[in-house]
Amino acid sequence: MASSRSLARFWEWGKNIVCVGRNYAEHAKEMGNALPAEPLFFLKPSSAYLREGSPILRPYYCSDLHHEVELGVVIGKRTQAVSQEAAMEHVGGYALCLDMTARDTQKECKKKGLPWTLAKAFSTSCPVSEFVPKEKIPDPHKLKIWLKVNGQLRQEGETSSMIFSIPHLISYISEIVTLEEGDLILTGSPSGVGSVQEGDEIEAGIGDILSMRFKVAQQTRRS
Ligand SMILES: CC(=O)CC(=O)C(=O)O
Ligand SMILES: [Mg+2]
Repeated sequence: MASSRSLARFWEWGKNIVCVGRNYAEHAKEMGNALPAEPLFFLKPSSAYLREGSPILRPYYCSDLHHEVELGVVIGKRTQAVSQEAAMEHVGGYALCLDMTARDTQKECKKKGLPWTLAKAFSTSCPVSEFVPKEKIPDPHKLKIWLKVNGQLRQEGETSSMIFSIPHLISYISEIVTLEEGDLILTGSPSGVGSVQEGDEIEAGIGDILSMRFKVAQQTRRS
C-alpha cells in the first residue's frame, strides 16, 4: 500500500540506514584494505540522522573523527531479493550523506574483532542533504561527489568508480536484508577521508546539483 508520508523527508521515517564499505578501490587502498569480492555492509540506527543547522558531535570516546562523503540511495518501495535488472525500479531518489566515522575506535574494533557500532552508529553520524527525486538524476553512476573542510577540498570522487554498481548493491543487500520504502543505502566513500576538529566546517555536494554544510562540535558527557 502506498504511504501517505512524503519520501522527501525520508530521514523522519525512522527506517534502516544501510552503509556499504570499501566500494571505491582508492579508498580501500588508503585504508590498507583488500578489494572486496562481495559488497560489505553495516547498519546505522535512524537516530544517527542529522540535518543542516545542527552540529556533528564528536563522541566523547573518539579522538580521530573522520568524514566520508557518500552518495545515498533512497528506497521507494519494499525490496526483497530483487534482481539487478529490476533493482532501479525500487529507487525513489537520492541524497548526499556523510558516513561520520570514529576512526581510532574503528581501528580498535578491528584489532579486537568487535563490531563497528561505536565507530559508525553514534548519534549525528549520518548527516544528510535534501532529497533528490530519481527523475532529476538520470544516471547516478555519472555524478561527482565532493567534500571540503574549512574551504579546502578533501574528497572528490566519481560515482562511476564504484566497485559494485547501485543495482548490484540493491540486489545483493535485498537478498539478506529486506529493504523498505524510506530506507537509505550509503554507497561507500571515495578516497581522501580525513580528520575533523571541533569548530571545523564541512561542506559537501553532488556536482552543482546540491550542497550542504555542517559544523563539528564536541559531545559533552552527562555529569
Ligand atoms: C573503512 C570504512 O570505514 C568503510 C566505509 O565506510 C567506506 O565507505 O568505505
Ligand atoms: Mg563509509
